[in-house]
Formats: sequence, structure tokens, C-alpha cells
Amino acid sequence: MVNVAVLGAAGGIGQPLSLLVKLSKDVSSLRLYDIVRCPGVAADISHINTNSQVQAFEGNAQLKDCLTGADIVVIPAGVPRKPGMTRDDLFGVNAGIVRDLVQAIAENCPKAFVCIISNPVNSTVPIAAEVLKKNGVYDPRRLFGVSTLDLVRASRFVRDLRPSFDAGTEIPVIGGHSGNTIVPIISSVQNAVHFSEEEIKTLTHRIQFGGDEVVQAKNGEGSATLSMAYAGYTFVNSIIRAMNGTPTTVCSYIDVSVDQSGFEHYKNLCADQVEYFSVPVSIGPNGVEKILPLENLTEFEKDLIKTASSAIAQNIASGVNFARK
Ligand SMILES: NC(=O)C1=CN([C@@H]2O[C@H](COP(=O)(O)OP(=O)(O)OC[C@H]3O[C@@H](n4cnc5c(N)ncnc54)[C@H](O)[C@@H]3O)[C@@H](O)[C@H]2O)C=CC1
Ligand SMILES: O=C([O-])CC(=O)C(=O)O
Repeated sequence: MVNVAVLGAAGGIGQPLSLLVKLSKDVSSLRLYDIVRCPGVAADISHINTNSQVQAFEGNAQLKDCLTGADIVVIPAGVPRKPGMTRDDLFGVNAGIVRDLVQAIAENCPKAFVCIISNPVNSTVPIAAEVLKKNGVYDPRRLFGVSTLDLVRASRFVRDLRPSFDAGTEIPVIGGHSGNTIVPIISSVQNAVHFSEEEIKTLTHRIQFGGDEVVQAKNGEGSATLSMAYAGYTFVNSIIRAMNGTPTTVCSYIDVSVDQSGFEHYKNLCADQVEYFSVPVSIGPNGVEKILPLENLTEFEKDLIKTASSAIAQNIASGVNFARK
């Protein structure tokens, strides 16, 4: 049984994500934290007759109690995009939010698995790492940028084009989590569903900019929340399975120093040096164990990795510089 804390629990993602986590039979304590609206959300979810006890924590003074004893901390706190903005435009507000929340994690539950949803993920994960390092509690195996929504979209968008494709089939998506840093590996299913070069280009673009479709459709009311809640829940479940001893694989934006030799495979394809990258990994009870290779990448995918790595290197530098200030 695990204790899960959701920071930003009253938000667009936080509420449905907390609802889904409440359904898990493996969760014993579900702690919901936000700076506003949290008691109402927690009271509501707490009436659902599943295993976990739900508690509300509101405002900085209650953050310590929320985090003490947490095994998994999920962070969807922060502002979302409006039309015309990039995820990097959120840095000014969200960098500080993530830094302060991770400082509290370092002080109160340094061994927790930390899952960062707040954008720009390419930068907020390095910020989190720097804060944990400063506090002397950094374990890179336990820090994750949640890029699962890119995989969810990849499978769904392939299904949109080929109705016979099982939308539950995983398509790896590597690199980062913004525009052209998102690198879908469609070649992994090319035997099951054949696509022309033109179709692959169109699909790749749709997956890279899937977030924009939602931002535009919501027209100023935020970005993906419901599909993200589903993706976040899927990710949390993978972590719980791994903690419980079932070997599990995920794609996640991680500190690649956890497995230097495993990352060689990707490093050779990068134009710039990147310390963080989304890669397929095996996870176990202590977090990331191995970075897994993806074989037979196409020239098109190799080019995408090159482009992605240059942008990610800059995003990492912004995050690290901010956290070291
Ligand atoms: N990784 C991914 O794939 C995705 C990431 N996102 C990102 O997730 C974040 C949240 O998005 P939404 O839930 O739609 O936004 P939202 O505005 O609906 O909710 C954010 C919540 O965070 C809370 N919050 C703000 N400062 C806080 C703090 N210091 N401590 C705790 N809570 C705090 C707010 O009160 C609010 O309830 C955004 O940065 C968005 O870009 C969104 C979709 C996908
Ligand atoms: O597009 C956004 O800003 C939110 C996000 O990360 C996504 O939907 O992938």
C-alpha cells in the first residue's frame, strides 16, 4: 500500500487525476494539496468508497504534513498555456512553483518518487534535480518528467488513421515534452500498420503539436486536463506496480546519468549534449534501473532526435541556471 500526494490537486488536471488515483486499490493515503479550493475537492473525492483515506492540505503551512510519509508525489501545480503561448512561456511562473514544492519534498519526503507534470517539463525536471542536489538528497532514479500524454496521443492518432490498430499498443515517444522536442517512434509499429512517408510526417507533426489542438479548442480556458489526468494516472500506476516488485517499463523524461551506458545508444544520435531526455526505461522498487534501446530507427527519426536534442539542451540550461541562482 502506498501514500500518494498530489500537489496542485484542485486544478484542471489535479481534480480528475486525484479522482482516478482514488480508484486505485493500492493507495492507502491520498493527500491533496493546493493553495486554493482544496478542502472542497478533497471532501468530495473522500466519499468514494475505495480503499484510500483522503486528506486536504491547503496553503504552505500545511505542505509539510501533506508530504511527510508520502511515497509518490505528483506535481501538476502551475499555470497552463493560452493560445499563442509556448510551454516555455510558462517558465516565468512555473519554475518558481516547482522549485519551492520540490524544496518541501527534499525536507519532508526525500525518498519519494517525484513525478513532474508542470510545464515546461524539459526545464522543470532539471530544476527539481538541482533543488534535490542542493539539499543532498538527490536520487536520479526517483525523479520523472511525465511525458506519458505524448504516448497516449501517439497510439490514439495512429488508431485514427488505421482503425484496425489497437489503440492500447504502446508507441514509444522520446526526447522532450514540447513541439519539436517530442520524437514519436512510429517505426516501432510500421510492421503492424504501414504508413507512407507523407503519412508519417503528418502523424509526427500531429503528435508533436497535439497539445496545441487542445489549447486552441479550449480557446483561453487552459490546456489538456482530462487526457493528462488519464496519462498521469497511467504513469502513477506504473510506478506503483514497480514499487510492488512487478518489473515495469515506461517512457519518461529522466536524468540519463542513471544509466550512462544505456544512454550511449541515444547520445550518439544527439546533436548536443543532454543530461535529461525522455527514453524507455525499466523501473523497479527503487526507480529507474535501465535505459532501454530502440532498434532500427529510421533516418527521419534520427533527424528528429538531432533537432530535439539541441532545443532540449537549451531548456535544460535555462532550468539549471534558474535553480542555481
Ligand atoms: N506534462 C504534460 O504532459 C502536461 C502538463 N501540463 C501542465 O500542467 C500544469 C497544470 O495545468 P492545469 O491543471 O490545467 O492548470 P490549472 O490552472 O487548472 O491548475 C493548476 C493548479 O495549481 C495550483 N497551484 C498554483 N500554484 C501552486 C503552488 N505553489 N502549490 C500548489 N498548487 C499550486 C492552482 O491553484 C491550480 O489549482 C500546467 O503547467 C500545464 O502546462 C498540462 C497538460 C499536459
Ligand atoms: O499543451 C500544453 O500546454 C499542455 C501539454 O503539455 C500537453 O497537452 O501536452
